[in-house]
Amino acid sequence: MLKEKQIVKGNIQFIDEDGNGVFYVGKDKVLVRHVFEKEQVQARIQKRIQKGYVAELIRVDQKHPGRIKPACPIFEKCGSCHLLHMDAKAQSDFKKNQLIKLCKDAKLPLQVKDILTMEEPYHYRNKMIIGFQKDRNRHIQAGFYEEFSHKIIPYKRCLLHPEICDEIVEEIVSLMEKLRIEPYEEDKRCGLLRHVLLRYGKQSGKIMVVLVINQNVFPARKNFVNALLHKFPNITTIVQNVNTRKTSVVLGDQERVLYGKGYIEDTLCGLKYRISSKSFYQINHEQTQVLYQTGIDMLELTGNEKVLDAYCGIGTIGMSMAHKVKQVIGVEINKDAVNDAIVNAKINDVKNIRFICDDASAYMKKAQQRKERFDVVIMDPPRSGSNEQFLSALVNMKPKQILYISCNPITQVRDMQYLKRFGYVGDAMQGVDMFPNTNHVETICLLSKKAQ
Ligand SMILES: C[S@@+](CC[C@H](N)C(=O)[O-])C[C@H]1O[C@@H](n2cnc3c(N)ncnc32)[C@H](O)[C@@H]1O
Repeated sequence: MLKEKQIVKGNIQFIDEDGNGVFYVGKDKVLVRHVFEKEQVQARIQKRIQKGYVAELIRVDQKHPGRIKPACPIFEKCGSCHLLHMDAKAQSDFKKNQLIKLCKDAKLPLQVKDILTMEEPYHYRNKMIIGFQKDRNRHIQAGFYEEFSHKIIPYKRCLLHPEICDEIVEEIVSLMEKLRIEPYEEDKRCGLLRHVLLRYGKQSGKIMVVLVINQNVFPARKNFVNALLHKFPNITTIVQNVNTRKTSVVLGDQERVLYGKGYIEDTLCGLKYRISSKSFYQINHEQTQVLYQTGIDMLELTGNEKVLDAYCGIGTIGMSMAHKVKQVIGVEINKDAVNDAIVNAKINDVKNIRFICDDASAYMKKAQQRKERFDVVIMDPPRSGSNEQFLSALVNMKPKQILYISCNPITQVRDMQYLKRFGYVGDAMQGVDMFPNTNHVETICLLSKKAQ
């Protein structure tokens, strides 16, 4: 058994699915961040979690050639970036190798292609969630949650955020001090401002600010909103969201628009989109265009296809390919996203697309019962992946092509193993780096039914 603060040494055996380097001290498993496979390291034990001992890296004795000095002062503490210690090549090799291992372990004979990377892999996030706390001197700080804890790590500028968004956060902190707006304290369940969510329209430059508060009434509302708008004319809407629950979920159900339309607009792949606070929108604008184009290029389309866009969000994938097919039906569980999608089709005058608000699995079951057929099914589920109800209806529907897009290759591979049992296989897996400097990667696979 290892003790807190004990210094341990080891050779990193592998990097796990959460980006932790793993080594063993006897039978004890030690997890350490910001390392490469095969590096010789020294680390200080911090705490025990279910998977093993979490340790802080204190020294690397044998460095990997791709190791660089992280360009962020809070990299060691903040949980957002995992790979700032790797140069660009090392990052893309790391992500590709993780995918190769995953496919091999799952016995999926897919050729893993080189990751499609970003030239300028910084300031790409278009959605940010910030928490607040008071420091020892009772000054308010904005920050991110530390990994494996509920502690906030203060920050000033983040390499992944658009600069203007961090300037807005800085101004929010100074307004909180000035107007005596207390940050929410999770353990005591008191204070007013829980989080601020910012959405940034990369192409439009428009910004949405969502103030998540812990009660129905926002006392200094008018002064707060006016001061923020005065300083940042790019803010086109401000929304008050009420979340009084004891939960780590950021947004509550109730919303009130304090300024503007309650949504922002942006342009993606040449089409205009309206995006509400609760709707999903891919966080990396530039790479989303790469992802969608890659998907469209993988499909063999004749113009006569009936396409299902399952887990469609605000309709962006289906809309991007609607002009190449006969008809698209989008299915999405979030009603705000579906409302956005319906408006988005109208704004862009896309007439051959329809959206249905339903659980994708329930929709598939009903579609199967009425013997509805689709030539192409695009599926882009959340990180948890799809489920057996969806997948079994899918194989019974016998689409010619399934385009599976995922932000979590682990669940994607699991689902593709299921589909393989029913003859649906692919040739290649394409990774698109939607999340540079983190250990996440988006993947895309085209599956079709093998003649049996
Ligand atoms: C990864 S996002 C993909 C959205 C969209 N395809 C895009 O590229 O922007 C997954 C979407 O699935 C939706 N979703 C989650 N669970 C669902 C379910 N059971 N049925 C239908 N949609 C679901 C989420 O609300 C979210 O919009």
